[in-house]
Amino acid sequence: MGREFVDIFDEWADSYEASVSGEDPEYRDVFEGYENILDAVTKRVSGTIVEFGTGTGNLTAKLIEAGISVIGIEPNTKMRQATAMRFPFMKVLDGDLLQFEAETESIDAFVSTYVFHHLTDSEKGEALKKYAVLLPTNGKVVFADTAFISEDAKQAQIVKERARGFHHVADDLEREYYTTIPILTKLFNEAGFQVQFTQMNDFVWLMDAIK
Ligand SMILES: C[S@@+](CC[C@H](N)C(=O)[O-])C[C@H]1O[C@@H](n2cnc3c(N)ncnc32)[C@H](O)[C@@H]1O
Repeated sequence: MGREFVDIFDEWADSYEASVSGEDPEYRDVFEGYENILDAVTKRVSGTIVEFGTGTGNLTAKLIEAGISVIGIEPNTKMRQATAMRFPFMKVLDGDLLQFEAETESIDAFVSTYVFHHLTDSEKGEALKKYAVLLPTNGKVVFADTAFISEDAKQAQIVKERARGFHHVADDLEREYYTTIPILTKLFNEAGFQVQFTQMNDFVWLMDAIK
């Protein structure tokens, strides 16, 4: 469940750093302000945190630098190895947004960047309810990911990407489970979180939720 896009990252692992640094024109707008997005997540959490979808470890690096204790959960073997090689002292475990064993008694926050869209909306709700059970009062979920203010806005973005020949991005938007701010608000609230959204670029929104 929620692992249907994991294999895509076997191919993307080797060129992922080029994508996030803007070398791939198709993904330049998606990763616009990438460092700023990672910093925004980092400054909103403290203590012991679980990071989902560590990828090559770029958010992980910021969190560790900030003195945060990080447990990584990453379902793709190549990505998991990339993070583990970069931070040999850190726990990087096989698991995903829904199925994971963090191997710790207390978790202060769950974080991720560019990951939550791998779950359907129904799975997103299920995951948030699971996090609420594992977090103390005032525990946090801080995610950054592509989302849209409405379904119309999402469809308009797909049309725009096709018009400029960016078919990989358009296919990605159609294939994976990019959702809307009203749906995310409902899912966070139903799981017992108060949530605030901040738009970070044309695609990415910061979701800052507290139990
Ligand atoms: C676009 S990359 C983001 C990597 C990193 N967080 C960043 O911001 O650069 C998405 C990552 O999520 C992982 N992933 C895919 N499906 C997942 C799932 N269901 N649960 C957790 N991680 C998942 C992928 O293997 C990949 O490493």
